[in-house]
Amino acid sequence: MKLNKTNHSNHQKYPERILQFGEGNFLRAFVNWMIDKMNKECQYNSGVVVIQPLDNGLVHLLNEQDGLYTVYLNGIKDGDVISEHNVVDCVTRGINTYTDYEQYLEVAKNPDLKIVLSNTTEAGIALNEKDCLEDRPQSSFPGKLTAFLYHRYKAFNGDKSKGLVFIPCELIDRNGEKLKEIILKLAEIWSLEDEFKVWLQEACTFCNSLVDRIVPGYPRERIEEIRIELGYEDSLVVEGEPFHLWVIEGPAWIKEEFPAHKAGLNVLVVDDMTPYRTRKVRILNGAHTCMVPVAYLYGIDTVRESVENPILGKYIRDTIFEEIIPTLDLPKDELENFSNAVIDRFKNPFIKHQLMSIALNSTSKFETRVLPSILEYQSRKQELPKKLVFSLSALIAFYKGERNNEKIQLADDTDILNLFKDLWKANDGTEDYLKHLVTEVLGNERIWKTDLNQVPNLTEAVTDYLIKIDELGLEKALQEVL
Ligand SMILES: NC(=O)c1ccc[n+]([C@@H]2O[C@H](COP(=O)([O-])OP(=O)(O)OC[C@H]3O[C@@H](n4cnc5c(N)ncnc54)[C@H](O)[C@@H]3O)[C@@H](O)[C@H]2O)c1
Ligand SMILES: O=P(O)(O)OC[C@@H](O)[C@@H](O)[C@H](O)[C@H](O)CO
Repeated sequence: MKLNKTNHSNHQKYPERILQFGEGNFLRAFVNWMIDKMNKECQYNSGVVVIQPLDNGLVHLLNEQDGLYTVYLNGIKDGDVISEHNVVDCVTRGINTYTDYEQYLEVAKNPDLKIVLSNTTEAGIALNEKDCLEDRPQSSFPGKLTAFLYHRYKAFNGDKSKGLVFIPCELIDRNGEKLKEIILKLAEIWSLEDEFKVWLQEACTFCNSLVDRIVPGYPRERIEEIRIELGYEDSLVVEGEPFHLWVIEGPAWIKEEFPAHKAGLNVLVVDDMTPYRTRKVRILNGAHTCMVPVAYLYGIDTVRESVENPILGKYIRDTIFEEIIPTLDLPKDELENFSNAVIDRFKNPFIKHQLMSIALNSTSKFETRVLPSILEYQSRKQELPKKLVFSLSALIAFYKGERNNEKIQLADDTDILNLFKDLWKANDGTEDYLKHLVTEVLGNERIWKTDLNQVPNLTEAVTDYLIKIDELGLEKALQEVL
């Protein structure tokens, strides 16, 4: 039996008040899970129209299931083991703009619409100057959204009460401001009237936001067991941890528009989200990103096995406590509490978080999530943080693309993959060559936005560790750092 509204008895129909770009695992297990809870526990009474931002996607599966799907939350909460699941029913329908563009524009005329959510990965909030108003659809997410907003503006003759609130979830800094900037830029490129720009500025509210929940996604390995437990088939089951935090930087009235606190959700509306973002990106995402090459080359595949391994666990813990925390400005006990909680979350016995899924685009993640800690540590202490530097050497070794004579499925920008491929291909096994390789990588300003060879002693330190990793293997090389 397939999950759909015919066989799901409690299915509700909510008015469409929310437009959502993205149908991915994260949004389904985080924001849609929250809206579902708000509908059921505090009469939020809001449905979500999901827009598929890319040509390929999952909205056909969402529609086949009448927008229904199951969220599993597995982990430890306040010391107790929890494993709960529920059917989320806030999604009213999914629209593929590549096949149903007119239907998409029709949504713009809905007077009830109030909030726009998105998660289109770090790649999604980007300007594509080739997008045009007449395209069906525009290729970029901001392009599609600008066309939508212009139709709304026109449909309501510039009525300011029909403005929208934007809360993007993409993990880029100041996501709402970036989105607004691109929309305004497109309005200019498309020569749209000044009154529309005024409407965007005055009737619409763009919030920045920071999301936090580990969502490994579809539980491929357990799906048969889950199907039997549920008694129905669901192609969109999504698994996440119980922990959730959403920090929204915006005016206090957002709490009335999106009253998540009434459902007991951990959603904070704040004036400045910077400290939360820095803490999360540097500690949680930073630890993920720097553990990937080290633990994977060590021979381990998942986050939990990495933190529970005595050597790697110590490496990860020491990296966070000795090298990341000292670069942050929040009170030490707050940072330590957060870090301990993160380590517990990494140990979640129910979640198999593959290192290789985190490894996607590791170079750009290293630049945004780990490099700032290295540079800040160097600037504060006039010495290099050894374990973070070791991770950089391991990253370079990881991009050789081999583990125990097996190919690593690297996933990154093609230019970056080619850079490493060419550099490793020319390796003649000498220490001089490895120094040259490191110098080339650290000097690549496309990756690092700066020449890292200028950081005192960094080239030498990265080379020394890389030579050790190359000669002794990662396991032995790591023991030397510890
Ligand atoms: N999975 C997690 O634990 C987690 C936690 C917090 C934040 N995130 C963030 O969420 C993002 C998505 O994660 P997910 O697990 O939902 O992935 P997913 O692959 O399930 O979904 C990705 C979504 O992004 C869209 N997308 C991808 N590239 C795009 C582009 N260039 N333009 C427009 N849309 C694009 C896809 O259409 C899809 O809707 C990640 O990049 C990450 O930054 C993930
Ligand atoms: O989702 P990514 O690929 O940008 O990063 C991988 C993980 O670090 C990330 O998904 C975390 O699990 C998440 O940010 C926790 O909130």
